[in-house]
Amino acid sequence: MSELSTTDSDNSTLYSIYKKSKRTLNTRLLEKTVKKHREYFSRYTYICAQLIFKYDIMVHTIGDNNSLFNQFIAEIRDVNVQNDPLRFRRNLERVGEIFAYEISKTFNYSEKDVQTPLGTAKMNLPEDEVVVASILRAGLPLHNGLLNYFDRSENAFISAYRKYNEKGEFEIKFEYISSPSIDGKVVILADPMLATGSSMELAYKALFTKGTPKHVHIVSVIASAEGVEFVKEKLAGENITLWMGAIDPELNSKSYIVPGCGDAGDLAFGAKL
Ligand SMILES: O=P(O)(O)OC[C@H]1O[C@H](OP(=O)(O)OP(=O)(O)O)[C@H](O)[C@@H]1O
Ligand SMILES: O=c1cc[nH]c(=O)[nH]1
Repeated sequence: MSELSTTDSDNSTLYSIYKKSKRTLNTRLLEKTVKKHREYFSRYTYICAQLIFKYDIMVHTIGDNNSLFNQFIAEIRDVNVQNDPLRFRRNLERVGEIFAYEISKTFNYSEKDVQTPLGTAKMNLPEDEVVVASILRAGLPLHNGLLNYFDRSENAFISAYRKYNEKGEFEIKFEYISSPSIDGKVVILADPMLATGSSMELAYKALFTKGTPKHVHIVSVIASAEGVEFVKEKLAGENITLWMGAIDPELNSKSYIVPGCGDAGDLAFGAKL
């Protein structure tokens, strides 16, 4: 029992590290610091810290707040609108622009002087270097939307797709990654659909062969509750934030999101063999 007891000073030290790490969205710092000072923490406190790493991935669901964003998601879902692939792609792009705007609020800013024809304006401008990364092929219109706003960002592309066998079972095939170094940069990893979460996990791991980012924002337009839990479990302790448009309750027997929107890749670019 004495092993499980914890003192106020243990707790306040852990709490201040936790608060600092949360402020900077730096769960890696939290993990490293607590591991380094492990002997100063009681076993009980250490277990609590591990639980924080596991479950404290922040999830933002943009569609939970009423805005025009929901109109775009509704059109993406709507069978009566989906027969217009140009509108489907454009809606993914528009949604990407809104995600970009929301994510930009988490960046570091510093004051710069901007010369106008009549004087000098002091402006707070973003400092972070950004890499927009997306999973082919359905990720492309979403990627474009993000890039419309993060117009100076570098870009990465990951090829991952479901390969089905005769029984209708599938595995995720990874074929290709094209990426700059992501060291110290803010990575925005986008895919419109987060169904089982397997493609996202694979893409995330592939990206990590290209360096250690400052932070990763995972963006999906429609996710399943199961996919979100899968990613939180598999990427527990990683320095990431999830940005979802909507989180749907179910996956069907083919691992499609229900109600979802159907096959996003096919709706944007046509059926594939
Ligand atoms: O969460 P998961 O279960 O891994 O499923 C999601 C993946 O499925 C879709 O791609 P798909 O394999 O259909 O390829 P496509 O974009 O080329 O059509 C989607 O764009 C995701 O990449
Ligand atoms: O619902 C789903 C699941 C995977 N891929 C899609 O395009 N839609």
